[in-house]
Amino acid sequence: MFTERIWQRVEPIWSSYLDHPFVKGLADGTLSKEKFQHWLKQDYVYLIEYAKLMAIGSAKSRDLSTMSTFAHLLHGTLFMEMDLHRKYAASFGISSDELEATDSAATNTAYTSYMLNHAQRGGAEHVVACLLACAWSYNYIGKSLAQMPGARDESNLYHDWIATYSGEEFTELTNEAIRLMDALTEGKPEAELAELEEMIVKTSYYEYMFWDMCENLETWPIPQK
Ligand SMILES: Cc1ncc(CN)c(N)n1
Repeated sequence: MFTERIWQRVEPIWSSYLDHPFVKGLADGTLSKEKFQHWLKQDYVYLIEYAKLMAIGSAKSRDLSTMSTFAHLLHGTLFMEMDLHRKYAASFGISSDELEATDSAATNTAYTSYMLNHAQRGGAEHVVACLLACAWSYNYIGKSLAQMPGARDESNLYHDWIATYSGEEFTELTNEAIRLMDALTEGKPEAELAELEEMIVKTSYYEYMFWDMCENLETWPIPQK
């Protein structure tokens, strides 16, 4: 299975996320609200671009079952995952209009542009390769954090974040993406598999950069007046 090979390749990268100060701060609840709000706003506009991948995937699908999987993933992003963001934002007094109006930071823009570019260059398997690290690595982080003492504690402000990304609904969406990746790569020649693997590795590096961007409150290098 292609995703078994991918797991061997990305696990060392994804396990480094667990040592990242931002992720550690989510786990024990010590992450500052300012940093979390930066993630919340940047991630909201990230997810709007990410959701477009699934619309592209639907259009590139060769059968109704594949099309339906992309549509289900799209629905899950817009109405389940982004609801988490809207709820946290409301608790901080931030409206969904304000979230949507966020100016995408440099790393965020580079990451979503990379995904949208590569997704449009190939077939539906390119689209899944671009979105796989996003879904799967968050599920991996959520499940890893959920096992840590204090992470599931109601007093941890980030309890709902951990519960969402480790939860059944998000796990099922992730598994759908994994199954789709395996189905679409069955029988593909090595050269094509290597190209897809490269996209999954690059998006995994972008994931690390996204955590860094939030930890360092980065936007663009020249401060705006
Ligand atoms: C940057 C990023 N990567 C992944 C996910 C999980 N869909 C997310 N919300 N944001």
